[in-house]
Amino acid sequence: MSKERIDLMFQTLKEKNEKAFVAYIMAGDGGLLTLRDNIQFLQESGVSLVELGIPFSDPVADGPTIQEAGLRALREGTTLKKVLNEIASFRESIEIPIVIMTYMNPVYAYGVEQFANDCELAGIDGLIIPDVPMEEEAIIHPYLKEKQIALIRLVTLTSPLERIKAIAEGTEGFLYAVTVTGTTGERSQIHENLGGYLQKLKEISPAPVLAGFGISTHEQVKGIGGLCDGVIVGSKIVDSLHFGKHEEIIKLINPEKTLVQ
Ligand SMILES: O=P(O)(O)OC[C@@H](O)[C@@H](O)c1c[nH]c2ccccc12
Repeated sequence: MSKERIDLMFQTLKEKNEKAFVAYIMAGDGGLLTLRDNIQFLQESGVSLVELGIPFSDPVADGPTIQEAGLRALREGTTLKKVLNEIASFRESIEIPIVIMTYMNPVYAYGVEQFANDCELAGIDGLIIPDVPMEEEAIIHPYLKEKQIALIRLVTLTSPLERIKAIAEGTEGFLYAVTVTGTTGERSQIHENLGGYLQKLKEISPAPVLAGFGISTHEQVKGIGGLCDGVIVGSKIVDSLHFGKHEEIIKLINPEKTLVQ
């Protein structure tokens, strides 16, 4: 399946005239044995794709909530190898695409080729590696391409237009539009020119554009999602799972569902 599973997901959403909702979670937060149930819960709540973070000791782009989740996961003894083995054991029971978000260091330690092989065995559909700029993708892209695993690129508010074009041209699966300057985490205010920025990205990018960073309410999900192809929510999901507030996640995606139940 791989990259194709992501493309199919967007195709299905388009047919239903719906936007994508991507949930980021930290692998191993709460123990790896909770991973399958958490992903199953997210799928049932209407999540279109799961972005699964790999805990790492030096997470430069992560804000406090994700950093703390990473520390909890590391204390549980979570490793990249264990995560991939765990996913392989339940992948068939989950339908939605699973994308891994990791820094490059754990992948180097694993061995790049072995990592690509094991991602394929685990049914991983795409990768986000925030500390590998497009100029350096050759260290991993050929191995992923062979396995049809998408390498999803990020653009930021501060990228110059020419660079945004080059990034968008070569992204696979979707384009991750970072909507704040800074690290991950909840923000009450959204960037003043977000509409213009996302509109520009939509014009430029051949792939769907998803907005992430600082989205934590249903109003933001609707508002920002309406400006592009969907949203990515991390910190709010991570905290809700950690504190057992699953209801909050349902509310974020579909508040009516909470009322009916
Ligand atoms: O937590 P937020 O603000 O909702 O943002 C999503 C983000 O957490 C997730 O996509 C992510 C976690 N760590 C990252 C590092 C780089 C890029 C993206 C990420």
